[in-house]
Amino acid sequence: MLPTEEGRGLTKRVLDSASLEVPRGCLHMLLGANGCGKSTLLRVLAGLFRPDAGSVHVDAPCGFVFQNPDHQVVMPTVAADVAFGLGRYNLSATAVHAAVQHALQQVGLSDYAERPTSSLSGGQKQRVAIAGALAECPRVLLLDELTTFLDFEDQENVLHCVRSIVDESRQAGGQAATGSTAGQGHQQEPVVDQQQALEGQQRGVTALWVTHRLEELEYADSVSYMEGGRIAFSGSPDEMRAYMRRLGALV
Ligand SMILES: Nc1ncnc2c1ncn2[C@@H]1O[C@H](COP(=O)(O)OP(=O)(O)OP(=O)(O)O)[C@@H](O)[C@H]1O
Repeated sequence: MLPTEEGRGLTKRVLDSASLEVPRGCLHMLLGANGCGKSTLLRVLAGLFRPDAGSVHVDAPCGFVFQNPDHQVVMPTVAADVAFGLGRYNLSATAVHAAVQHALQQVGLSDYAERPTSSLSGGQKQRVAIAGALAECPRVLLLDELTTFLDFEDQENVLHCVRSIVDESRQAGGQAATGSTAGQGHQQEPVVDQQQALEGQQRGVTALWVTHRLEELEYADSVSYMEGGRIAFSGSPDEMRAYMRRLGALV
């Protein structure tokens, strides 16, 4: 992939032959130093940036959660915020309510539906943002440094929450779903339907978690290391720790 970004008349190559394959139904972490292109790669996968060469195959729909929850959680109450993205589908109020409740249950915030979003901690807001993505029954969650602004307890809660989402969707039949054909390009067909929302079904979810914190690896199934716009290494968490030690990191 060779996406470029334009600003003030300049064109810059951010990704260079970045090749990443993520197994369906797993929590894959993407590590790398500041500025190596992690967020840009996520945006390419989400269809927010178009690469000028290469191809992208992502199961649809995919949900994106940003680093700063204050940029994503904007509605006055938790339930209204989680329901926000569902406004583009033709769902009954009953179906929206069921989808919101199910998403809140997945992130451990079932009792928070009527809470003002302004009263939440950073980690709770981040989980509301994840619930908003989950309400649309994504196949892929693209998660961009969600723990950056959180204290240690909230970091653990958010990591645990994402780990549980992947595990539970796998147990709920996600393995079978992962065998289906990958979506081509960025076709984001609206797949939320009333029946699915009412039944609270969640198909297999693949999570791609961007971080630069090595300690978060313990939550990962697999991991890649990015350097200078390309994927330099992919493997298991243990293989990644060994790779990082060879690079001189204290892990
Ligand atoms: N909108 C933009 N316009 C111009 N350059 C950009 C833009 N967004 C990112 N860049 C540049 O692209 C490069 C990669 O940025 P990116 O945010 O993808 O890196 P990153 O690995 O996610 O870094 P970090 O860990 O600091 O978030 C950086 O040099 C950055 O300055």
